[in-house]
Amino acid sequence: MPVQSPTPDTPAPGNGAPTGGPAPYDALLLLSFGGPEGPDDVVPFLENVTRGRGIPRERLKEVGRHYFLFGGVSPINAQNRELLDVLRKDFAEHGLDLPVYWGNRNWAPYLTDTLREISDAGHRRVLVLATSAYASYSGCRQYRENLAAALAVLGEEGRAAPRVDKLRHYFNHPGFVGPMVDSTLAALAALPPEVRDGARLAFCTHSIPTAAADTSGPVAGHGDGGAYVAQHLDTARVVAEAVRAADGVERPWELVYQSRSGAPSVPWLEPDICDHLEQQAADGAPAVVMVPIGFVSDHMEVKYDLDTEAAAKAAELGLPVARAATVGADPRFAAAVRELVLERAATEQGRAPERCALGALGPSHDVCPAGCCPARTPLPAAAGRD
Ligand SMILES: CC1=C(CCC(=O)O)c2cc3nc(cc4[nH]c(cc5[nH]c(cc1n2)c(C)c5CCC(=O)O)c(CCC(=O)O)c4C)C(CCC(=O)O)=C3C
Ligand SMILES: [Fe+2]
Repeated sequence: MPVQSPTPDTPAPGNGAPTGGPAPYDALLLLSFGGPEGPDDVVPFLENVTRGRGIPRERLKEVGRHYFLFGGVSPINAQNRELLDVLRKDFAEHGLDLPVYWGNRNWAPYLTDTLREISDAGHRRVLVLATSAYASYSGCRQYRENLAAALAVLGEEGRAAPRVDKLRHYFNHPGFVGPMVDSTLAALAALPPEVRDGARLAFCTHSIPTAAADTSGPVAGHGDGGAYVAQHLDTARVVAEAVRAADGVERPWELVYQSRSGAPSVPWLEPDICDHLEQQAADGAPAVVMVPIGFVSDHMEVKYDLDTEAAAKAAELGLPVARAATVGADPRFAAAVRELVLERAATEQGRAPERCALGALGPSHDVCPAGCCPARTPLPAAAGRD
């Protein structure tokens, strides 16, 4: 059943959007994780990702195996190319004159190369869309650190380094939540009819060290798990309520984690999805729908950790499962990005645009405050107060 808007009193993307041009911005940069495009890329990619991060050798071998199972190709690059296409199409259809570039943190096209291109094209104010919707060191500050490092390289080369700003976190934007509601309903519809109403919802996201979660975002008022957990719980609640409103069935739901790495002695967010599935089977749950709200596209963490590993666990348990699609290149997400661009441009112009958000937390900050999502070892970061 299609859902136009997750809650009836909230305008769908497209209504009430700020109008006007994108000034002062002259380019949008899609900034993503990057992934290998063939078997020879896998090891150098993993070296890029894990440089200085203390990930055990065994874990790296294991993750390399995940990529090799898929021919050494991560799905993430094709998904970003699709997103670029829908963004450019949406902007063109709505008369938004803003070139869209793409750069990655860990694989080609590399962020530094893209920023060179942006600089050489004469662009001086760039807005950044990261393919990560929530606050955390890994999902926000690390992107900002990589931006600062790339801009520093441009400076050393004598190029003009553009000023970069980052779009606010969009985890609670209707254009992010709406597609997840529809995909959850589609996943429910894919379950055998006799277990559909009894199915439980497992909202999945990347586990991170509890110490990183506790200090994520502007910490004030969030308690254990910081902004990272609070934001995910907010999105999960909105999706669960919209699904109930759409099909009239109240289903138990929980926020669970996946893709843990790092040393076993370091506490990370739990429960893990596989342990959760075991628990659900033991509780007599008739079925589980996995809803990966933590991710923007069906990349490797979704294709391997959920569709391969967690699905195998469920099969072993005899527990029917289905997995909801991520937003990917949904046109509603592209429209949301356009709205966020115009909203931020309006703010920079000194106006006070409407700032669309669902849930209880309200729209996120535009500029990360000092100390937001601190690193273990402080490094320069762009697009924030520090
Ligand atoms: C919060 C978060 C997101 C979501 C936000 C966002 O999207 O940014 C995310 C996304 C992703 N993570 C990805 C891949 C990897 N992440 C790793 C390692 C780590 N991730 C972490 C966190 C996150 N990761 C953390 C705390 C580590 C430990 C090391 C460290 O402290 O830095 C490793 C090393 C091996 C391992 O340990 O698993 C790999 C290969 C890919 C690409 C998938 C593809 O190829 O399709 C994507 C989208
Ligand atoms: Fe990761």
